[in-house]
Amino acid sequence: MNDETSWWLRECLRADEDSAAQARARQDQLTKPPGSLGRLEELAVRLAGLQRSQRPSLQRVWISVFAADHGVAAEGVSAFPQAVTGEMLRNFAGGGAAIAVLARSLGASLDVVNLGTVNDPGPIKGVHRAIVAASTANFCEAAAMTPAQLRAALAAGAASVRAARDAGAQLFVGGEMGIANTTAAAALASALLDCAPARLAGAGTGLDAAGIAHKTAVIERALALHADAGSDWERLRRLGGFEIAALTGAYIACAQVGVAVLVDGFIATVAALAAQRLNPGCGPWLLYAHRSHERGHAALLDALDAQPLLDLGLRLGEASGAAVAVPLLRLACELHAGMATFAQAGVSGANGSHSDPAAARA
Ligand SMILES: O=C(O)c1ccc[n+]([C@@H]2O[C@H](COP(=O)([O-])O)[C@@H](O)[C@H]2O)c1
Ligand SMILES: Cc1cc2nc[nH]c2cc1C
Repeated sequence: MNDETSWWLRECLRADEDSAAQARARQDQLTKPPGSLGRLEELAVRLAGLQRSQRPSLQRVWISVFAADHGVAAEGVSAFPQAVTGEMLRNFAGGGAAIAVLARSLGASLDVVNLGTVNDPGPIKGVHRAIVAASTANFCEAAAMTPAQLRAALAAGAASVRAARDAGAQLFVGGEMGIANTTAAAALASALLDCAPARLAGAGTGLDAAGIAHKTAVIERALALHADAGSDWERLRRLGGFEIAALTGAYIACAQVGVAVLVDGFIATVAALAAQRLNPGCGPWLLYAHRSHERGHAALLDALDAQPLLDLGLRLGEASGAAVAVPLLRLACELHAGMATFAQAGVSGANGSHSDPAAARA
């Protein structure tokens, strides 16, 4: 691999410590007992550092949903047929999918990317085609992706981030759609964390206990086949999927160009883990939106030392959990920017000190 093809190894930007320190100081001057807005304060301070601004803002939110099919679907690991991945593309573009409703409500840009679906709907207005192949290979029999396919999928994620940045996005939200991708995500996370698949394999779209046991056995077979994978890049190539790799590439690219990220559910979090393994500098750019109902997500978040914002029992994917958390982040920014300081409002501080509002305005 030369420098051009391994762009994902390039250095990530760092949060701006001055902006974060100034935001912290401002929080402590706002008319509330210091710390009383809890994690909303921390979020505003963190976003200040990431946006290099004392007054972070989330008016311009960009959502990319990456869709792709998985060869391992042939093992009967999902409650739904593979055709749904392609069918949902039309629903994303047509405005009827959950993420389409949420994006409209948030006033967010929605970028839908078809990376390869067996039931390919062809060109659809509002769906960007970045076809890698109709599907990954069944990783119980072979590597899911060729090296060129993995590079193409990573690059597709980075291309969405370039479009987001060019549109002035202040937050990147990544989502995925792919029947059987909880099997790929659980297999990849098991390999990356050296963790038993039984801890990470869950119901996905709705398997029963017998279905989950079968899915676990399928992952165990795949892990045995790919036990000789010698690097995390190789684990991603052999066990991942096009949409998982696109999210991985997108998260790294966000950290390289300086756009904060809100990570969605189980599959997106596995992509975030892969991104940090490929380029550890991207970690500080990733905020975690919610704890999915999918078994294994809690363990994964613990392994990443991530504290998600919400726990609503969601397990849809599509970036829906992250979209639901955006208003919370917006409120954190609005409180930070809009509240009066003790001096401005003439309210006494903690030690009884009283400020003159006229002097504060001067
Ligand atoms: O985001 C999550 O936590 C999540 C948990 C369970 C299922 N999903 C979605 O369901 C699909 C994968 O489920 P499955 O059962 O086909 O592996 C895929 O399109 C995901 O977006 C998503
Ligand atoms: C209908 C449907 C919608 C989805 N959105 C994300 N994953 C999904 C899986 C199914 C089955």
